[in-house]
Amino acid sequence: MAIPYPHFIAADKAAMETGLLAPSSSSLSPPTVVLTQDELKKIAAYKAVEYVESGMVLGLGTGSTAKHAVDRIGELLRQGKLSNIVGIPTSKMTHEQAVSLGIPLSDLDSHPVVDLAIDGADEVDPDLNLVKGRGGSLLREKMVEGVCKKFVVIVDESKMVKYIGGSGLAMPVEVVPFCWKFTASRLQKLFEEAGCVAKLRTFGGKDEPFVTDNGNYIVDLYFKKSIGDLKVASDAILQLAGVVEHGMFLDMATTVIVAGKLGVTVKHKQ
Ligand SMILES: O=C(CO)[C@H](O)[C@H](O)COP(=O)(O)O
Repeated sequence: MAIPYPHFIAADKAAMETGLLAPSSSSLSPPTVVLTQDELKKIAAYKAVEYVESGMVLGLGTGSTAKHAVDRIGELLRQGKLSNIVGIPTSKMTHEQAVSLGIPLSDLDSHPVVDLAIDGADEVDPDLNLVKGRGGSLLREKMVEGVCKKFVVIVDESKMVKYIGGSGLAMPVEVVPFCWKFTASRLQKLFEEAGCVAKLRTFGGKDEPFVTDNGNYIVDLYFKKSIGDLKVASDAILQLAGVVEHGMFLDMATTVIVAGKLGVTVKHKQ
């Protein structure tokens, strides 16, 4: 869906570097442009890559927004503007993308200290808590992004919510396949008061379960109301045997870059 972007100032460096806007000769006549959601994602991603320095160990996120950041890192490496980067991909898909771009890769076993991770999110609340994992990579993302020194989240403004679960869309939970229906019903029961509905994620609209890179299933939780204290909710989910990890990323983001109608906003964790 195209998003009107009439007030964008052409001098914005990030927008120009993405190639989406040309520099304007006059600040009195900013261009009237319509940027798609994907173009907004690209602007946020390019802005985030400005935090990358040569020699860093980088967590490489997963999804359509993170893909732009990985592309950009590959481009800067190719141009010799970055060097000695080591990437730790958060999914098989990102691994393949990074290999195709010639980004040197490693893992947490060899590089347990991660300088910076850049990734998208499905929801961002006013305290910069996140929902992640609608792309199915939440476990590896949480492992990598949970140990990085700086975690930069990149989103278009549609991802901003008043409270976690507030989009009415899925809050993913990775579960082991063994007796997943039992685990799903326990998850649903846990959030009965919030009107929770738990659904197994299927693959390509068929009845086949979606299988994560770790061989697990995803149960998506849909809420009608706020689930209350997020830390309490997180602990309760993780206490259920059969649950591997959930998609709430609490107190992890250090910076969130939001590309929206009025330009790019950079929010830092207080
Ligand atoms: O958490 C994720 C994958 O597990 C993604 O970062 C999240 O789903 C956002 O995806 P996109 O950038 O495609 O909107």
